[in-house]
Amino acid sequence: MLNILRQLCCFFGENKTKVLFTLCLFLQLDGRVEGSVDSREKVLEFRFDYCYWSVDPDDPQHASQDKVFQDLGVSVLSAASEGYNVCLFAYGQTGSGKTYTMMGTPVSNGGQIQEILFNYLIGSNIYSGRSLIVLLCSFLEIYNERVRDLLRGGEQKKRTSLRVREHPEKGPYVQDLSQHVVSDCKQAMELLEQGISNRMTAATHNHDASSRSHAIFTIQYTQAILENNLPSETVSRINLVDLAGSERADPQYCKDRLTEGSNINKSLVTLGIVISALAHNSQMSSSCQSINTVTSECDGSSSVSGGGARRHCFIPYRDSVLTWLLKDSLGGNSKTIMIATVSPSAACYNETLSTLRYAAHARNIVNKPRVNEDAHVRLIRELREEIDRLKNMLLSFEMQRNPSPSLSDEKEGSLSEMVLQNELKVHMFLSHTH
Ligand SMILES: Nc1ncnc2c1ncn2[C@@H]1O[C@H](COP(=O)(O)OP(=O)(O)OP(=O)(O)O)[C@@H](O)[C@H]1O
Repeated sequence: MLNILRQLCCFFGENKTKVLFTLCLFLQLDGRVEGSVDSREKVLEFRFDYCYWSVDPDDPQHASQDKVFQDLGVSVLSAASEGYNVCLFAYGQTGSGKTYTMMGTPVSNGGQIQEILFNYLIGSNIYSGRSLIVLLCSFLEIYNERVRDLLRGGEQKKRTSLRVREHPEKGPYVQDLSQHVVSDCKQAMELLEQGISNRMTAATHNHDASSRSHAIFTIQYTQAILENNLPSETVSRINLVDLAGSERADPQYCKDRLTEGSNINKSLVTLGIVISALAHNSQMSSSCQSINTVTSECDGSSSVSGGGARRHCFIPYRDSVLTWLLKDSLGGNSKTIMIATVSPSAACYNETLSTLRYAAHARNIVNKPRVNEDAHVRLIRELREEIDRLKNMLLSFEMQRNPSPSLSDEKEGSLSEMVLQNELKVHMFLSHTH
């Protein structure tokens, strides 16, 4: 088992100016630790939003699960309760602490998934009693590029692989994935434990219970509020992802292990390509905006910068099931946080460097999150607001009657007509939606 050096985290939410705290990590190759490494000293600098040390629990700097939750989990909770989609995913070498961070262990405090669920369910101060909240949970794994439902009962059903499809507005989804209403902590724990026990794990050289699949725990968080008699309903999707660990192939592994390994590597390579392409496009867009003279040429498909023509990259989301399912989380309508886990061992130098480069690329991505409000409910609210506005106008007309009665009568008549029409529209929408 490898010890955990740090869990680094980077945000790629709405824009980079939201960075709260930036820390430089100086990664030094220490030639004394392991014989086979390069003894020349290299200093590499990376910037992240948070940096955690969790090797020694007695160290005053030790970052507990709760500390990580206070920094990251709480921002997931508040973004979802504002109506945004959120994604929190853990990436890193095998054995570096992804599952520990996301799922926790029976002896440690819960991981981020449990903390997030419990905080919704016990309704800390994240939301007030005015709203109705419904949590729908699903839990899937991607094993050998196939999607399996981790919360299905029965042996046969557990092994069935499910199809990924794409909705024109809602984006990619898994057909027939079971969804479970969760209303208390006991229920939430049972679901989580059931899913974890159904997940594929196997012994590898570095880790005797290595996750051989990518796991995605999704909470669909619906919040209905009635404020001043005006309704609003937001539906946000929270994707909590524990990726399978990357590991170099060993010819001594059995065939199944090698197939698993090559599928894991394939999807992680695709993830890397997607992240690089998104980061490139985000940088292109920002340089496009900053160069006013070429704004007209930057029509979303190409731009000119530094004298040579540079184009937006194609994003190969569909090259792996993982990137297809996380399409919105990675480069679209979502506030996304990546946790990169690394090991302190000098033997892991190459993997650590690769993880840090991955995360540094991801940090350049600028997503476009938006509040996911139900379109019908929004229309009803807007019409009601308009009715109130028109009614107030009518009232003020009546109160200060104009010396020219014919004009004021005419205005009053058309205002009353508008109020009536809007009330009719609200009525039609309400009878249509019920
Ligand atoms: N911060 C930590 N403190 C204490 N123990 C930890 C910590 N991080 C990980 N561990 C322990 O290290 C072992 C490996 O961690 P974990 O299973 O989370 O790795 P992983 O990155 O998910 O590996 P894989 O990709 O192979 O599934 C586990 O026994 C876990 O409990």
